[in-house]
Amino acid sequence: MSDTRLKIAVQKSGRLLDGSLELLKECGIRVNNGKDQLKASASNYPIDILYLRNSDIPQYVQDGVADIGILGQNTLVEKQKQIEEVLPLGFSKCRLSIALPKNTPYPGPEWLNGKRIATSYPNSLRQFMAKHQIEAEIHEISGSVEIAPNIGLADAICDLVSSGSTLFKNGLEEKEVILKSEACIVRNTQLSAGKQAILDQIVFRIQSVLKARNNKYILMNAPASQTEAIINILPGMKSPTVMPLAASGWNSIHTVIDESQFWEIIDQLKAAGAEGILVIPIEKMIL
Ligand SMILES: Nc1ncnc2c1ncn2[C@@H]1O[C@H](COP(=O)(O)OP(=O)(O)OP(=O)(O)O)[C@@H](O)[C@H]1O
Ligand SMILES: O=P(O)(O)OC[C@H]1O[C@H](OP(=O)(O)OP(=O)(O)O)[C@H](O)[C@@H]1O
Ligand SMILES: [Mg+2]
Repeated sequence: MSDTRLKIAVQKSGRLLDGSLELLKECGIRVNNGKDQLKASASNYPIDILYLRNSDIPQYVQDGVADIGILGQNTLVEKQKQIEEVLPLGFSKCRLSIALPKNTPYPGPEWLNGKRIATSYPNSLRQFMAKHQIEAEIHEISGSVEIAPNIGLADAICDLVSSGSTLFKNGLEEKEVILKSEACIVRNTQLSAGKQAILDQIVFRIQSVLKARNNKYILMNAPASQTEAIINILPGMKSPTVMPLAASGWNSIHTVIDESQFWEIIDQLKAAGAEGILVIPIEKMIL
């Protein structure tokens, strides 16, 4: 058996760590995680985990120190390294936006001409400015960007926004979304065939986990006379399963649907006579 191991870079601490470890766990990858250990090995899978600063991951993956990494798409855009996105992961969703002090009249991006903009994302901001032919002064700071306008350091900011509460607390309003981001897997562009094969297996597992997260197994009881009407309401994967109950004239109907669809059809199901509706999480989904 080959002794090839895939090195995966994960954020050491911060916004991406929990989601990254949770995903590996749900993929059945057991990590022996000594606290403060910067490298760990999976006990049941040929991968090693390197715990790094998020902002360093693109460089390490480009250089092959790590083979793949989990980082925000915003960091991928900002760092401009020769690495490839393999798969979006659906967590740590946020956007990179321009915000100004509340109630500032804002006709459009041209307002930014000649202004000072504070940001930790100078390259992404420069791309936006070039696209809109804006000349502005960029003040690069590494954190607490939202405070810059209040202390007279800048007229506007360009920073990550999720709930918007940091902007709100600092009296700022979002005006332009430069890019949308979520966590993703990136890879070195020259993986060996052995490492690529391990990555392909991981990607397959992750896709099964992500698909399962968005879907629910639902089951309900209904009078036999209503079964067809209920089947017509259900969007389901394929044809639902229908089983007779011990009580005559009743069926149990089972199917898998997208969670968001469930809320859209629940009233129709009840109106059509469905009772005892159960919604059950799915752990893995292989299609
Ligand atoms: N408020 C937020 N909501 C959702 N995702 C976010 C939020 N802030 C940041 N992120 C995402 O998480 C990533 C890591 O952010 P975090 O603040 O933990 O680390 P960092 O300060 O960028 O990096 P480092 O690990 O180098 O210190 C960001 O690049 C972004 O993709
Ligand atoms: O819209 P919100 O939900 O309020 O999130 C946005 C804030 O989250 C991030 O900072 P973080 O908390 O990661 O702090 P940091 O500056 O130390 O990275 C980002 O830089 C914003 O400040
Ligand atoms: Mg942050």
